[in-house]
Amino acid sequence: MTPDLDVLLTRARTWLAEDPDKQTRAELEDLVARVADDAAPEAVAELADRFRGTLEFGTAGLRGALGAGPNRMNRVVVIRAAAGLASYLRDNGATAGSTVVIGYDARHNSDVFAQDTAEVMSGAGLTPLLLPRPLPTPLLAYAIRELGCVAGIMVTASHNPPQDNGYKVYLGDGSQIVPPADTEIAARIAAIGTLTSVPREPIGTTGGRVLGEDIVDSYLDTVAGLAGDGPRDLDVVYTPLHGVGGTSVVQVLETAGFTAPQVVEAQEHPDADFPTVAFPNPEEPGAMDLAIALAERTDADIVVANDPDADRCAAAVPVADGWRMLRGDEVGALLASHLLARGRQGTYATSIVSSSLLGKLAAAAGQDYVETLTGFKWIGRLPGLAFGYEEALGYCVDPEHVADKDGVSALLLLCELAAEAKAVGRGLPDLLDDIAIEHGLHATDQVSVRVTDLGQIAAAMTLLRATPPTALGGLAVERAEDLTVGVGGLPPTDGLRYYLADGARVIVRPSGTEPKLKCYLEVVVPVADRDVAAARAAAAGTLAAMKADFAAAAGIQPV
Ligand SMILES: O=P([O-])(O)O[C@H]1O[C@H](COP(=O)(O)O)[C@@H](O)[C@H](O)[C@H]1O
Ligand SMILES: [Mg+2]
Repeated sequence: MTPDLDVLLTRARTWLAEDPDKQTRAELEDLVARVADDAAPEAVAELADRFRGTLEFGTAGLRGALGAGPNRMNRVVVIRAAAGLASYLRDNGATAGSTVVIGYDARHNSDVFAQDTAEVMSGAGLTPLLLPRPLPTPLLAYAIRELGCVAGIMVTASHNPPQDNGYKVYLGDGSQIVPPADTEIAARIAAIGTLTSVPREPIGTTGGRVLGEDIVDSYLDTVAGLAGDGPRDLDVVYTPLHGVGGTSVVQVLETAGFTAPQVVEAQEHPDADFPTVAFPNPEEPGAMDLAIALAERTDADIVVANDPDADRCAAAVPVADGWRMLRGDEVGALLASHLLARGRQGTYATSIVSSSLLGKLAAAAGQDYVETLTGFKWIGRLPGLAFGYEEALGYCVDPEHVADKDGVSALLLLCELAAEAKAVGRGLPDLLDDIAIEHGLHATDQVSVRVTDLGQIAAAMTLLRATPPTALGGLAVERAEDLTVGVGGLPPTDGLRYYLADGARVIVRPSGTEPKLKCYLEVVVPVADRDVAAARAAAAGTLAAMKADFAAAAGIQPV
C-alpha cells in the first residue's frame, strides 16, 4: 500500500464514520474494501475521484453525481452546505425567526436533501418553510419574495442525467448567489468541522412548517395573470419531460383561458429515472420526439416543453416540411417583441453567449440593453429588468415576481403570442421572419461536446489559447478576447470570444453544470428583397462551416 493510498483510505473511513445515509455508506464501504484488498486500479481511480476536492458552486449552485464522498451529491455534502449557508445568513443580518424557503424536485433523494436542509436551518435558529411537494424551481424563486424570506434553496439538478442531483441557492432578493456570496458561503462550508458539530432540529422547533397549497395557487394565479385579453384558440401539446412542471402548466393555461394542453402521457408524471429520454434536456437531440410525434398525429399548433425543474421552456412549431424546434434565441426574440409591443419599459438583458438581436430589438424601442455572463443568476438580479433571456432556453417575463428564469410563465406568454398569430392566419415562424426583415437574420448555433474526462476540456481551451484560429467558416477572426481577464466590465470567467468578419461571433467556454465544452456561434445575414429563406440558407451554410473549423481548431469531435 502506497502512502497516498493510505491517506485516501483514511479519508474515506473518516467520511464513512459520519455518513448518516445507509445507501451511500454501503456503497463507500464496498469501494473501500475493494481498494484495501487488492488496490484494483478501477476502484482506486473511483475512490480518488470521489475525494478529489469538494463540489463547488458553478453556473447554478452545486451539481454532481449522487454518491458518497465530498465530490458527489449526498447527505453529508448537503448538510454541510446548508450549515455553511446558515452561518453566512446569520453573519449577514438574519436573526432568529428569519425564514428560509426550501423546494425540491422529484429526483432521487431531493426530498431527503430538502428535509436535511430544513433541519439544519432549524438547528441554526432560522425558520424553514418547506414547499409542499416536488414543484418548479421558479415557484421557489417566487416564494422567496412573496414570503419575505432571507434565502431560498432548491434541491434539483435541472436537466442533468438521472444519476445527478444539485442545490440551487438564492438570497433574499430572490436571485441565485453570485460572487462574492458564493465564495463566502464556500469558506463557511469548508470551516465546518465534523458533521456532529452541525446542530439539527425538527422543522417545527423554530416555527418552521411545510407550506400549504396556497403558495402554489398564489404563484399560478400570478403567472396566469400575465396574459392579456386576446385570442385563445390554440392546440397545444406539452411535455414536462418526467419533471415537475406538469400540473402547474396545465393549471396556468386553463386559468388563462386556454383549452387544456394534450400532455405526453409517458412523460406526464415526475419520474427520477427519466425512462423515455437519453437526457432529460430539451436541448438534447431526441428529447422532444414523443411530443412532436403526438403533435403530428393530432395536428397541433405548437409543442411546448419544460426541462425537469420547469425553469426552461422549449418550443417546436409546424413548418412546410415537418416540425421545427425553435432555438432559445428565437423564443427570446419572440417574447421580447411581444413584451415590447405591449410597451414593457425597462432593461432588456441577455447573456454574452446569446444572440445580439435582443440589443437591436431593445434599441429600436428605445429601451436599455445589458449583457451578462452565462447563468441566470446574473440576469435575474439586474435592476430595472423588463425582460431577460438566455440561449439555454431560459426566460424571465415577470421580473417583479420571479428574479430567475421561469419556464411556466414563458410558456404561457409564448402560447399567447402563438394564439394571437393564429387568429390572423400566421405562425411564430412568420413573426421571426418579420424580425429578420427588419433587423437582419441573426442565426445562432452551438457545438456542445460531452466528455468523460474533464482534462479534454482543459486541453481544448489550452490548444485554442496556444494556436488561436485566424478564420472560421471563411470569415476572418478580426479580434479575439480571453474572458479570463474580465473584458467589457464583465467579471473574469473561463472563456474565449472571437469577433469575425461580417458581424459574426464565436464564444467557447466550459459548461458550469455538466462535463461539456460549449461553443456558441452567431452569424448576421442581411435580408434582401424580403427573401428570408435565402438568408437562412446562407446563414446555415456559414454556421456549418464555422462549426467544422472550430472543432478542428479545438481538437474536438462534436457529436
Ligand atoms: O440547470 P438550469 O436549467 O438551471 O440552467 C443552468 O445552466 C445553464 C447552462 O449552464 P452551463 O452552460 O454552465 O452548463 C445556464 O445557462 C443557466 O443559467 C443555469 O441556471
Ligand atoms: Mg432547469
